[in-house]
Formats: sequence, structure tokens, C-alpha cells
Amino acid sequence: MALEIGEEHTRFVSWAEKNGITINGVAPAKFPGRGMGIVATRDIKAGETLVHVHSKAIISHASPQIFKMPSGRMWSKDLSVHGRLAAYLALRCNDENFEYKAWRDTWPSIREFRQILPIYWSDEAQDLLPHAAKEILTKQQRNIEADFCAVSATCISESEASFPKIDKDLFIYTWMIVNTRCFYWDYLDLPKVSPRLPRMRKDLTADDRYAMCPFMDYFNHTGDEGCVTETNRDGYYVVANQDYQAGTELYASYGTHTNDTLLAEYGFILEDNPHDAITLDHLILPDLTFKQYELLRMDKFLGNYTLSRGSPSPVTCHRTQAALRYLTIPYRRYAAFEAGLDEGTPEEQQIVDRHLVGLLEQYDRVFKTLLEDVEALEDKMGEQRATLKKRWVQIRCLVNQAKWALRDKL
Ligand SMILES: C[S@@+](CC[C@H](N)C(=O)[O-])C[C@H]1O[C@@H](n2cnc3c(N)ncnc32)[C@H](O)[C@@H]1O
Repeated sequence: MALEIGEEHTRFVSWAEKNGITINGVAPAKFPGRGMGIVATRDIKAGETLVHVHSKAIISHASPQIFKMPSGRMWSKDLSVHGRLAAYLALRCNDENFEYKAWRDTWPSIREFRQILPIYWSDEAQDLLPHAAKEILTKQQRNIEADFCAVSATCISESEASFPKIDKDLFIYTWMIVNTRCFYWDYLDLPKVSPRLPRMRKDLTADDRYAMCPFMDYFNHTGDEGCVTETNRDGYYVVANQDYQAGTELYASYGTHTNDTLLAEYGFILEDNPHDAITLDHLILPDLTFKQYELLRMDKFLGNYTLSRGSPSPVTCHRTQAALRYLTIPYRRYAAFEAGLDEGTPEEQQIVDRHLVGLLEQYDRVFKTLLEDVEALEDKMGEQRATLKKRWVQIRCLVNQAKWALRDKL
């Protein structure tokens, strides 16, 4: 069910159409629990181009306003591209003459971010995040801190008059706007694009490719295929992946993300996520002796042990299988597995599976207390409590399905 949209969205659509964005058969709409999104305004056929954002409307590392400060000097080399985009938006977003003001007016407010994005949650609620989400959050906090230090150092070295100081709360907000709304941009004419970008495509980092695409950032995420995003020298296109009836919400995929990634990076989880997986690191790593830890590290099998949804039952990744073998069977048998010479005998697999069942039982024992702690969060954290509860129930379900499937085999 689509809800009424505010005037700012109507204003933005007319601005977009005059500024290099072509919109065909779709419009922004409001959806309960998802904020704004995109709706089909008529029946749509598979293969139709729904949106085209001309490269001149895209903000990327190559845009002059991003690679230089307003005074014309270069940003500190310590400031990431993500940080440059955030600094540019922070410096301009409260300015009535901001060239992208119409777009800026459509962003979610900081108040909305405080409810949904874990970076804004209280320590108490952050402590109750699943392990993988907490790890992403820690990295996010470190990156924001480093970018803010680089921005602040620049502000100090510029004269007060030519360079206003950036408020930290505003910087965190625009950093998260970039985080939740950016796309990857391929710079198809790379050698000509910008003196600040690496000359060779292979040398571009993921961060270099960040780009903001007004209007395209209305699309909400789906774990399924969703509409297709394509780039060429002219800009970005969104193409219908199938027929849609008028009134249907259209989605795009942000990638094959797990629910912990979606929660930490975007502030939501999917009810039914085909790419969902959880980490088992906190169950396996503490069991390793120093020697085992070092050997797994040298073999590049240390950490990142995952249990994915799988079909018909959850599956562990190759890294988990390797680490569990090292923990439970003779070293030479682990070495054969690690070298890819031998998949192991059925008896060895049973030993590994039995060990894994024990670890999953250990995990299962903490859910009751965890869910009680989530329930005990104050009422003002109602939205966070509901998301955390839903996520922990999903994790418990995955753990139990894996445990039952393994027990059936034993
Ligand atoms: C690129 S924006 C999409 C537009 C956004 N809904 C808005 O109101 O402006 C990404 C944000 O949309 C929301 N979102 C995207 N997909 C969603 C989904 N499937 N369910 C719930 N929220 C979603 C999340 O808040 C996410 O951080």
C-alpha cells in the first residue's frame, strides 16, 4: 500500500527532470516500514528503461567539487572518497543555494536515522547486536572517526573565513547518507576522468567508485533479482527485470547481503533473505590454542566462519570445515583437506559434524538470555527492540535448523 508523499518529493521530481534524470513509468512513493521507494505508475514490460541518471547528475570522486575543497585546495590524502562525499554534503546541505537542494530535501531526517541505524543506537542496544553486525559497526565507527579527523585537520589548516568548521553530528549524518545511498560507478572513460583517480581500472579501490545518483537512490532493496542497474558512458540506467503491474513497488538489489550486513549498513532486515548467513567465529576462535590460531592464520583459514541458509538445510563454508577438521582430526588429514587433495572420509565428516552440533547447542543456550535482554530494552528503544528480537529469532532458527539437519545425518 503506497501512502501520500510530501511536496518535497514532487518538487524533486520536477528538478530531476530538468537536471539530466529521465523517469519513465515510475514515481517515488511512501511505503510503511521502508520510508520512500519506487512505484510503477503504469503497467511495465520487462526490459523497459525506467530511470536514466545522466553522468552530469552523478556525484563521484571525479566531480570537481569532490576532489577539491571549496577554496580550491586539495583535501588531505588521508580523507577517503566516502569522507570527501560526506564533507561536501555536510558543507553544502544546509545552504539554500546548494545545487542539489531539491534532492537533499528528500533524504531521511537525522531523527529517522536515530531509530533505524545501529550507529545511532545506545551502547546497550549496540551490545545486543549479532556478532557480524557489531563487527561492521565497529569498522564503520573507525572509518568515520578517521575521516572526521582528516576533515578537521583540513578545517584547522584553512582560514576560518574560507572554510567553515564541520559539525561532527552533521558529518556522521552525511557519512551515513553516503553509506545508505551510494552506488558503484565504473568510470568507463577512466584515463580522462580525473587526475586524482588511478589511471588503471585495476587500481581503483571500491571506495574510489562511490557515486551518488539522485533519484536512483529511491529504490529499496530486495534479496531477489530486482530491477537491473546498468552503466555506460552516459550514466546509470535502471531496467525492469520483469513485467510489473501499475501500483507495484519496484526494487533493486544492493548486493547479496546477509541480514546482519543490511542491519548495520542500512538499518533494516528482510523477513526472508535468500542470502542470509551468520558467523560462527565467536564459537570456534576461543577454542583454538595459540599454535592452532597461528597455523590457521598462515593457511589463510583464520576466522570468517559462516553458516548460510542453504537449501534444503543450512550449510557451513569451506573455511569452517577446514577449521573444524583441524580441531578434531589428525593434522595430516586436515592438511590433505586444506591442500584440496582429499575431501575426507565419511567417518571424519561425522566427527566434524558431531563437533559442530556441540557448538550449535552451545550457541542455542544463549538465545533465551539474549532475548530477555532485548525485551528489557526501554520503551523509547521500541523500534530497535523489535528489529533485534526479529533478528535473534532468525538466528536461533538458522542454528536449530542446522543442528537438526546434522543430527539426522549422524
Ligand atoms: C537507498 S535508500 C532507499 C530509499 C529510502 N527508503 C528512503 O526513504 O529514502 C536505502 C534505505 O532504504 C531503506 N530500505 C531499503 N530497502 C528496504 C527494505 N527492503 N525494507 C526496509 N527498508 C528498506 C533503509 O532505510 C535503507 O537504509
